[in-house]
Amino acid sequence: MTKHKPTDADKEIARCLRDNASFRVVAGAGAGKTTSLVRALGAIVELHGKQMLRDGQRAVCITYTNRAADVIRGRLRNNQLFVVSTLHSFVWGEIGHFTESIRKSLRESIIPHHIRKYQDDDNGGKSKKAVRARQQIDELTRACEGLGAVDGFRYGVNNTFSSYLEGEIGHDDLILVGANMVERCPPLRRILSQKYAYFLVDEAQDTSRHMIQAFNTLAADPEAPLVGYFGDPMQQIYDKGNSGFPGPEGAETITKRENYRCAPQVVTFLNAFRKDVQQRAAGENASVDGSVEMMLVQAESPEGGRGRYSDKQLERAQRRFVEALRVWEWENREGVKQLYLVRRMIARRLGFLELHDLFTGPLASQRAQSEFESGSHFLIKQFVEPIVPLVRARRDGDNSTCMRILTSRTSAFSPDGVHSQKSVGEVREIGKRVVQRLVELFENAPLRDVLEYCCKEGIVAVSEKLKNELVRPERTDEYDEELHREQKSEWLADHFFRMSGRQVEKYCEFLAENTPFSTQHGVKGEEYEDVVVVFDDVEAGWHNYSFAKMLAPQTTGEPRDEQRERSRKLAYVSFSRAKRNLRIVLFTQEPRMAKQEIVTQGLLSDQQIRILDG
Ligand SMILES: Nc1ncnc2c1ncn2[C@@H]1O[C@H](COP(=O)(O)OP(=O)(O)OP(=O)(O)O)[C@@H](O)[C@H]1O
Repeated sequence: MTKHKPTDADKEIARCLRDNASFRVVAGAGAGKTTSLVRALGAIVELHGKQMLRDGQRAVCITYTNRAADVIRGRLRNNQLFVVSTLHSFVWGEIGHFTESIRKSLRESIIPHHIRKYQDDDNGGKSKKAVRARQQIDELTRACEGLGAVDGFRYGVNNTFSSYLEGEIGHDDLILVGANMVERCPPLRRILSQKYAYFLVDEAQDTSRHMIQAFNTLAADPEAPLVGYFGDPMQQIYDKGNSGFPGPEGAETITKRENYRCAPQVVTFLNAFRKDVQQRAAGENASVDGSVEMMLVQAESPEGGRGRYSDKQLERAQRRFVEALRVWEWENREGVKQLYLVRRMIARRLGFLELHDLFTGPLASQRAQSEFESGSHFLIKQFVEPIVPLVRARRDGDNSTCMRILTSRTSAFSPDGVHSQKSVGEVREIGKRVVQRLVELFENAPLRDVLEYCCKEGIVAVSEKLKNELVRPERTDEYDEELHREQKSEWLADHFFRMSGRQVEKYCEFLAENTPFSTQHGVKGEEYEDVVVVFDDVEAGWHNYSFAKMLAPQTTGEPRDEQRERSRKLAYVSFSRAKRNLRIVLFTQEPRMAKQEIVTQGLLSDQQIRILDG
């Protein structure tokens, strides 16, 4: 199940499992928490597997992402004793069919809770915030009153926000409803306790505090399941988490001091950055020769208004970054992962800034933005699959992949599609011709023409929504927030239809993780040989964070407390992804003073820091 020898922590976990005691494993980055979790699941089978089979019980393993769930399922060889799932899928699987309880929870707890929050924002005045709060309160009150007419509820997998009257529950509400039902419904707790003997939760520091509380309530009942949390308070990078993740009463805390991921040079830096946990390089990584270096780049004073860089300055900052890579001789190095705070920085570098700005700007609702981020927006999803993969396969001259995509992902070429009565040779010829024309349009025509062609040839399944946008007359009047708020999606669609394929192609590459770029939040739980972490507070423009202030407060100014905490945690997560070599690029207005301050703090030595002057 895992190839590694059990550590002291693994033995303590096995003891807890034998003694039926809940526990929390707390350890720094690369300590092998996920590995210990997989080993704990193995110990559960060994110790209690037979009894669980007899009692029809299973063990639940909650992961933070679908990808992590896949990795763990693979390592467990899909053993049926385990349910490995993200929190959202698990919760929906358990509560989704209790329509009346969901309705009650929404009506009595969740929606009133949201209303109270907006009431705090409403000071009765005319500020944007107060006006918006009142609109939201009205909307939520209407939703609460109309809930009785909703037939059933579904989970909007790709939506952060709920549409109550359409029966759709978004991500955030799903967890609130689930936790609320566990807390308030003893019968649900009894059902869960009968079905599941163990709940192991990975990345517990970023698991909703409401859900951790609910698991603890569950574990306090008689005949309760055992809970085990695995996490690191310093790696809590989402505000909804619970950095301390307290266990149920009497839970044991198990700590790990090893770091099995990073080269000793990286571990030394992590220990200097974070004093509460002192790790040692403990596995094969202990003999790896790695390095940590920082480049302090002279930043320009922003000239773009509202504290932002102008376009010219952005170009220059990008060139400076490339110079920094050149100094390290990393310019053409393969496989380096570059980590940025915000997607916009990546969109600019990859070439889909216009698309990014459209879907995060005034024409996009919050829902449109979150669907854009997941690739599920109705305007974009057909590009993610199948259009861009088809275009790329054709360009690579890979006809068999083209045919595979056509036959498996499009209606026209499916076994019961319009070409089903034709011979294999004929279908292949049609496929070739259609994809060739698609590539020509994709490269030269606006996206509207590409979509219309794909609809005509049956390459994409046309939703009513998409059809409506394509057939209505184009909006020619200028968008006015006051007049057109309700129809703003039409301006969004028209702008999108005028764009070029290149924007969408780059976006799809990023979504498919086929680029060296990632957001710093996006690399949680991952590891890479060589990592460059890029900090430019001005370009990022996200005031929740200030890395220059966090790293050199005397030079740059003291950050606000939450700014310091958020920046520290995200920086720690980013730094600790590097297995061998870590490079940090920090844009600062005072590189010399910052260097002095960083060296004085003992974070890095004089030799590890270079300055790139303007
Ligand atoms: N006991 C061990 N011996 C050797 N290597 C190990 C051991 N445990 C884990 N590893 C390796 O160390 C690396 C980090 O492990 P893992 O991802 O489980 O750590 P983690 O604590 O979950 O990290 P993080 O919190 O930083 O995401 C992986 O490459 C894993 O294969």
